[in-house]
Amino acid sequence: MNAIEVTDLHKIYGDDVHAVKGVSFTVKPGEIYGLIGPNGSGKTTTLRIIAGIVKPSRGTVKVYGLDPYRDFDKTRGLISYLPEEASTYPLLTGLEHLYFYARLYGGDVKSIVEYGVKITGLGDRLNEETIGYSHGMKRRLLLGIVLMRRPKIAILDEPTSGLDVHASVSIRRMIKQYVVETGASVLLSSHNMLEIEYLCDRVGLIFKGKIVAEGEPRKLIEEYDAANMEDVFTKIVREEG
Ligand SMILES: Nc1ncnc2c1ncn2[C@@H]1O[C@H](COP(=O)(O)OP(=O)(O)OP(=O)(O)O)[C@@H](O)[C@H]1O
Repeated sequence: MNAIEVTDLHKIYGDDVHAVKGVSFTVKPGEIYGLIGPNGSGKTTTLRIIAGIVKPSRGTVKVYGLDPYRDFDKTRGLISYLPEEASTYPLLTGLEHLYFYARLYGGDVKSIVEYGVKITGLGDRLNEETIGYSHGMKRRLLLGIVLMRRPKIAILDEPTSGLDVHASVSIRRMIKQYVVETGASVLLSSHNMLEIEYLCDRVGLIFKGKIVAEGEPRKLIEEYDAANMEDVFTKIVREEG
């Protein structure tokens, strides 16, 4: 069974903002799938619908066979979602964050936190209030919070947005490590084509609410006779106008 199956998905905000116009794709268990596309092309809307927090206007989404919006209570244990704008509580330490969320998740709090400590890789810095964290450290903590409950599907909206090279590399390592250790699926959006090439098994390029190209990064580079994914992106967006 596919981890995620999206078929002819549409989202219209209000009367006339047609943000998603017939998107279809699948994500297999253990796969890292990337959504790329220009600003405002519908990536976040698609991710939010799959996370079950936005109602689609038309079309279907199945997460291990369940509808994430209608069966939210059943799917919320399967999916963790990291919004691009997620933030930390400045006066709580990193470790306090891990405990706070682990208690919300329920289950074996100690082992959830232990995994959180391991996957964030923040070591002793976890004992400091997050007000003193760099943007990269905050992002590692937030990603750790999302992954420590070991979701079968992690949905990550621009996980390295605004991070420097070093911080981006550590976030990518965390994502790869998580998938290798758990066999979970990751669906992410990104504007960083290097990241897409490094991380994603497959990628869908979404443009004006539609997927206009899809495939393995290496194959897309070949198909479009391009130097890299940035070149593929530019060529497709130019073609599509
Ligand atoms: N809650 C909302 N109400 C009305 N319009 C919205 C809402 N959310 C998104 N939109 C509009 O839907 C379109 C798609 O937005 P979305 O955020 O999904 O794109 P995106 O590809 O994630 O963009 P970015 O790369 O800038 O994050 C845009 O025109 C946006 O202004």
